[in-house]
Amino acid sequence: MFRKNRFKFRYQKDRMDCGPVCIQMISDYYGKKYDLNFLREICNYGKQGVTINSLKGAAEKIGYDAHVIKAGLDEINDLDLFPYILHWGNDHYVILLKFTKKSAVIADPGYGILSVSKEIFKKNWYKNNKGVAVVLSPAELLESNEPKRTSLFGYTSKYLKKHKKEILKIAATLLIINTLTFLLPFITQKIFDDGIAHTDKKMIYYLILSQLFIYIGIYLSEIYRNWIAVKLGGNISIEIIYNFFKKLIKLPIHFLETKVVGDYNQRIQDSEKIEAFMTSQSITSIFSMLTIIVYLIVMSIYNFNLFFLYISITLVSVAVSLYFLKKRRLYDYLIFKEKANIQNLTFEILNGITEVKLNGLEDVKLNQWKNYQNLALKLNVDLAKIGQQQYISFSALNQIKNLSITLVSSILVIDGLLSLGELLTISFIVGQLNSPIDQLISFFRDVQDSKLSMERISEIEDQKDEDNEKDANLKEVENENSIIFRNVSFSYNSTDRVLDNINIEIPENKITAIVGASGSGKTTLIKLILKFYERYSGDIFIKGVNIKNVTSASIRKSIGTVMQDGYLFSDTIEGNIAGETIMDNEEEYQALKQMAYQLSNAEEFISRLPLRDQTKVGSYGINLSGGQEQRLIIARALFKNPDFLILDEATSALDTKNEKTIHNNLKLFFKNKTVLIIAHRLSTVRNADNIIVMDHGKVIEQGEHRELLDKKNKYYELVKNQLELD
Ligand SMILES: Nc1ncnc2c1ncn2[C@@H]1O[C@H](COP(=O)(O)OP(=O)(O)OP(=O)(O)O)[C@@H](O)[C@H]1O
Repeated sequence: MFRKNRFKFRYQKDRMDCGPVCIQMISDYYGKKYDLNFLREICNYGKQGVTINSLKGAAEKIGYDAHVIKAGLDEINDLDLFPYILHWGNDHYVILLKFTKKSAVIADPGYGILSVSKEIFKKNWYKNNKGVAVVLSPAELLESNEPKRTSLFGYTSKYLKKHKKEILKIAATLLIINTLTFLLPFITQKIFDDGIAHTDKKMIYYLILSQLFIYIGIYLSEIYRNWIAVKLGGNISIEIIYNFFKKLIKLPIHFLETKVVGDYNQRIQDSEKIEAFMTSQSITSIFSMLTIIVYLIVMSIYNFNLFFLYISITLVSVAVSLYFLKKRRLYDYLIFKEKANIQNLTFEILNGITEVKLNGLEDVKLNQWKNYQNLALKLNVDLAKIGQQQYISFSALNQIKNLSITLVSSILVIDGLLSLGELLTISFIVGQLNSPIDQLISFFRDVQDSKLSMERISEIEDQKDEDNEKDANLKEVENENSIIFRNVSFSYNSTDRVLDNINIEIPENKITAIVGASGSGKTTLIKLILKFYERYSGDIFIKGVNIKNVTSASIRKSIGTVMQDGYLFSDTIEGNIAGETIMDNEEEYQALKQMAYQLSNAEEFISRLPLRDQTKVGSYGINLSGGQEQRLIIARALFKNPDFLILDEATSALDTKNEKTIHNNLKLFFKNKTVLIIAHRLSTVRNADNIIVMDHGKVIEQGEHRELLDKKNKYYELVKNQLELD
């Protein structure tokens, strides 16, 4: 039997992590700790997240008996198989922990543990009066495999260590500031008890003067500390973002494909949070804690009863704050969800504005948007009400604290148990304690936030690079120019085979065309050659070398590739084609560039631009037509003058005339190159030396155009239906 642990909450790290994180939390509960990346992988995690069946399948792979049930609220309560994973809203998973009389307690990986009313629960869970839940019961669970991650402290010290000098300077100034501040109340006490009481004006002058110097000292130290902190923060921030980006850019494509832009933006914000935590919050909080301790000791020495009174009321106000914090959580949660809806809709409307206008959907979309805004407004008003209650109770308690301390200390003065100076010192201390206490409360909240940010960033930092140091470079083992597939099978999601036992040779210095229906696996085949994915069975050889043993960088260097979704950067045409290529011989560079422009038939439109190839293109440049963009992307591949050329629908946006010219041009270029073309147009395919026909991930025919037509098989069918048969 599996021992049930106390339920431990975990936050999701990325937008689509909710499914794997739910399994992770439930596994924690049964005493097994699984690595999130491992869970993502077995859940067939992609940009779209995880389907309910993938979630069930993943749980079964770990060793759960998993069942998907469709039930109502009372039914699952009666079944009593808590915790359940629930399909929540349209695209989210949460864990249902229990029902209380009026509410349901859920763990939402995007938010935290919260208690929601049964009405809200139904609204989010039900679709047609029932909801979908996954029940997991442990049968024979795999061993834990979660690697030990760096702690927030370890991570912080890794960066801070490099800046010991600055940290010491900040700590020293804080120590000076604290000591000086600490002296102030004693001087005040002296002014009253010694100066005024003994009518010693000289003493008062000295004491006031020393107070003035202390204030000057405090301000100067603060200016110095801020200056160092800003510099240190800037440096650390750059280091974190640079390390993150350097790592990110070297990660395998299959890892990057599982994330969306938002996930990366989130991590850039994370680095700012960590930087703030390292450079200001953590150090200041240590000193806040010191200040609180020292002042409390002083207060207890002056008068223990006053100290006790202060501590008691402070504890009550902290408890009140926590109560309101809990009350606000639910509203924060609902507003957070509503805001996400508004953001998504706004983005969708702006992105699809042309479609909205073309289909007359302006009012529909506007109303949808207004409804979301109204819902958010209503929730915000409720939240503001709670905020007001919180503010009133907190201020009231604060006043009660001040008044009671003043009352008790005045009585103590009257009774002769406290001097007037001591009374003033205590009032000063009470005033001084407010901000360190606030700081400490927010520090504990920030630790939680920074921990999550740190985990998200170190998740990327802990990934393995795409290329291994032991991998060789392709050039070093060059001997021939063919590409061979031997028994290659591949699947994106470990269930459906996208490539099924492929055995082909793409002969050297010839043109090979791949044809097949949409989705038959043509692009995937190319992606395997380019080392996008490594989890395939079988072997692929380029230049006689198994690509598993060579770096992906060297493979991509010897292959000029034009993919379906080629991209132009915001740069000049030349910058897009040649990048920062450095060549010893300027003439050779110019010749290569001209060759690329001419063969791709881009010369024709570049020469008409006033700035020629210095014209800026891309999202911030001039608008190019789809065909012009495609020609530049082809030019970029040709500029590399590679041994291999791979063109995936590279001329699909071109008119037939342009396509024909490019093909004629390329024939020259193709002579000593191994070329692989994916195309739908017969005009592109028919002249190939070798045609490979794919269907549902299999190679079903191979040969020359005439030969395959005579066979009257799949190629013939394709030609008849898709390519224009002439
Ligand atoms: N990144 C991915 N993750 C999961 N599945 C994918 C991914 N890319 C492609 N697929 C799936 O793999 C199958 C083959 O896709 P592929 O792009 O290789 O086909 P194709 O023959 O090139 O199609 P087309 O002619 O339409 O470009 C399709 O069913 C597709 O849905």
